[in-house]
Amino acid sequence: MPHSGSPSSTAQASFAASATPQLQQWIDQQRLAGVQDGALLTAMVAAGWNTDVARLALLPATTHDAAVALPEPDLAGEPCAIDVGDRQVPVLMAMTAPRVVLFGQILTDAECAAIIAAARPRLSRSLTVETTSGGEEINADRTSDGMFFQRGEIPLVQQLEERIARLLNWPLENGEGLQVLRYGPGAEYKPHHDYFDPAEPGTPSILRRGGQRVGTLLIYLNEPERGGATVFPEVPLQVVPQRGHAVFFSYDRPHPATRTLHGGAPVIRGEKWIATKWLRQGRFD
Ligand SMILES: O=C(O)CCC(=O)C(=O)O
Ligand SMILES: [Fe+2]
Repeated sequence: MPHSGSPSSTAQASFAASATPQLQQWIDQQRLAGVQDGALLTAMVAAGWNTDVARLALLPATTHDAAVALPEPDLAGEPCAIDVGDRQVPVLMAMTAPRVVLFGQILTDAECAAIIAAARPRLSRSLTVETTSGGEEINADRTSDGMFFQRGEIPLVQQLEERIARLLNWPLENGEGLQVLRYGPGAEYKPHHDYFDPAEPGTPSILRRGGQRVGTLLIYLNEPERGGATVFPEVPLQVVPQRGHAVFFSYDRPHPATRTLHGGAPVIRGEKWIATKWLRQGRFD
């Protein structure tokens, strides 16, 4: 069994960073010898490979050939906060598989209120990108109201986008327009992935503009009284909304093995407002 370094400690969510060509070769040999994937997975985990890395190594080669660059905060040296130019954003929690990082105030209370005020008059029932055609549709799984700002549409949005670009080391031009959502009591966003499903016929046309989504930053603009957490049911992890805080997650391939399934739990009392920045592989023009 090929083995390099200590995979379980060094494994990032990124397969490219952790699996080796030797591992891939070994898998190919075992398969040729008739060993089933279930047995391969068990053997890799027993040999010390991180389970997620092992699962990803078993995917078809075309899904993980190229090393995918990802948005990622610079946490080298274990900083308590990250300098984003005009403020310091506290780092509150980080995990590697899935890659999830929780940040403290990226926006002040006043900035959150200003974004809500600018978005409120433009809200309408949320649409999701309809992957069968590439158009947009009303989705029963998503009962919030929403709107999009154009990139840089107002100075505060521009400022936020510059902070996000510095925080996540990702070009501002690769970000979609900021989306603002309001959930009233009972409203939710059922668990889903943010990448576009390669199996859907509408996906190629969506990908022509900027490529795949590779990361998401959800910013909480207020606190509901009860409910409304962002949940990652496979981890499992529950992120409680706190005004100005933000949760980041990335996915190096459009595949459930990234374990980035997530949703907005129903709001029980009060309202929940969030701003979402989706990050694409390339320029989103
Ligand atoms: O409301 C939430 O916490 C989740 C929102 C979400 O998943 C999204 O906007 O893609
Ligand atoms: Fe999402």
